[in-house]
Amino acid sequence: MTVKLGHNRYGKAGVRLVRVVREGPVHHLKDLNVATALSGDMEAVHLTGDNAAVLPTDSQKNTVQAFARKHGVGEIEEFALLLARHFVGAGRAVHHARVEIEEYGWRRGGPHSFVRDGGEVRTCVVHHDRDGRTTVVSGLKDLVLLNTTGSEFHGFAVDEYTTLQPTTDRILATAVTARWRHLGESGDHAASYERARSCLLEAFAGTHSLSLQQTLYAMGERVLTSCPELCEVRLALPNRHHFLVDLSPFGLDNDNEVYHAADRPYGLIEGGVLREDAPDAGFAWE
Ligand SMILES: O=c1[nH]c(=O)c2[nH]c(=O)[nH]c2[nH]1
Repeated sequence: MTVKLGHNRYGKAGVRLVRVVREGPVHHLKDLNVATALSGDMEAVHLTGDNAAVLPTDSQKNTVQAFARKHGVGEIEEFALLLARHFVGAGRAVHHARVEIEEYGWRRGGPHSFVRDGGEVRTCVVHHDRDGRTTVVSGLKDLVLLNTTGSEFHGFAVDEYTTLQPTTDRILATAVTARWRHLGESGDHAASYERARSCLLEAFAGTHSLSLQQTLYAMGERVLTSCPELCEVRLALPNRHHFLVDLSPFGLDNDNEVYHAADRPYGLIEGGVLREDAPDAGFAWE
């Protein structure tokens, strides 16, 4: 029996690219997930291990990042066309390029602050026992926020394993999980939710951050000082790291424009803020 090579393609998937365009204090954001796939004369690599026709998937990823810097990212269809034409034009072995792009929508939350569209979930946990004790905890999760500036991180402890460089300007992004404990059990829960959510957004956008921990505290503090019906806030803030891509090998500078949005590992900053006079939580958080 003889066999032969069937359909094949190869490329880089999950190229998470964030491009920031700065017009003075007003920033614009494009957030993409790009997948490239090339096919063509690829018998040799599969059958003999001859890689001469193979443009590495790493180079494909670099091209996506460099093109974002060089040409900007307008409509995703146009960016995809630009890339696909480049890959097919670049190597004679490549007959076909498939470029798939997902664009994540962000709504403006301030001049340099953005709120990810969709996906946010409102939550609550109520306890009630036969002794008539009741607790109400409301909250939200998957509220994705991002600041394109106004975030620094430096002055941290350094040991023999520390390689992180201090920064005075970085992207700060997180997916907020927040829960807040009510003092009572009744009230206008719709209005309370909207107020607490707005406080989280305003504090995130309005805090010049020296750490995500500081931003966390500011968010909890804002909720408690603006919502007298609440007595305790607990927050979990993953630090969605955005790494500036080094484009110097391609003769391109990168002055805080093109980032790799890493999904793991991520910092996880957790903390609570409570009123000095908060009553005992009992089973509220169980
Ligand atoms: O805001 C931050 N807090 C940290 O504790 C931390 N650790 C780290 O590596 N980066 C950051 N950023």
